[in-house]
Amino acid sequence: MIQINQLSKKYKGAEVFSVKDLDLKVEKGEIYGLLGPNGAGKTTLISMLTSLLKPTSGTFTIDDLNFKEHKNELKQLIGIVPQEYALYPTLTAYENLEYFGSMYGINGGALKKSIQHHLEIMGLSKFANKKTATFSGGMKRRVNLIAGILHQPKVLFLDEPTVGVDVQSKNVIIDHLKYLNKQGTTIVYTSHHLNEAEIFCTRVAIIDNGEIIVEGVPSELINNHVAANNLEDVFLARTGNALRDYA
Ligand SMILES: Nc1ncnc2c1ncn2[C@@H]1O[C@H](COP(=O)(O)OP(=O)(O)OP(=O)(O)O)[C@@H](O)[C@H]1O
Repeated sequence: MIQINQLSKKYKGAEVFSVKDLDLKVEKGEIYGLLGPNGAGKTTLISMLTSLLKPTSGTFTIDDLNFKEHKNELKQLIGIVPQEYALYPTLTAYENLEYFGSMYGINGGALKKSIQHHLEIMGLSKFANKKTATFSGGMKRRVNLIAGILHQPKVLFLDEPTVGVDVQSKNVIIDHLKYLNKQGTTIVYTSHHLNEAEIFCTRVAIIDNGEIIVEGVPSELINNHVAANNLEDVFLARTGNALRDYA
């Protein structure tokens, strides 16, 4: 479904590559986790795959469509759930979703139905007509997610969709992603929640300094690593204990 070849990104003025010669293949129907310490390059990678950022070099295809030649088709094919809230605080949840739906080309009855369906599943129906400025972090994350899936994308990219939310919201979000995956959506997501990724993902890549350092099925990575009881043990063994502060 996704084929990445030698993808690199060096930001203007930067001395090092944020993503370096990265090769990766994600199969149709997978839930693929991009894991790594702060500054590893996860957001940079997702931003390139969603055409928000231009690669310095390398190529990728999604559903056999090349990112350069089929930019517009790709926009329809994918859904994006960014790390920062994309919502307009002075608009209601419903108005926000109407706006995002129309950007993806859905309108009228189909849009209304899709918005109501997702608000219901995400437990937000009764807040549909409230301004999102008044929402809790967990509620904003849920609306943010709906904004990226109204058009039923074949591939969904999410950048830390469960960051800063309570356990209840996290469970609703993860359950909904599992449901979408069962309906046929391939999912690529970044997370710092290794316990979550261990259970949720079909495969994960641990990225550090812009490169994949280990990749595979979570249970196999754990079994293959001496003294690792869980994915966090594998993660720390491969990325070390040093802090990754940057500014
Ligand atoms: N717009 C930018 N200009 C210059 N450098 C940037 C820019 N955005 C990110 N970087 C650098 O690229 C590297 C990778 O950053 P990126 O945000 O992709 O990492 P990340 O894995 O998503 O981190 P986090 O877990 O903190 O979100 C970092 O060194 C960061 O400082």
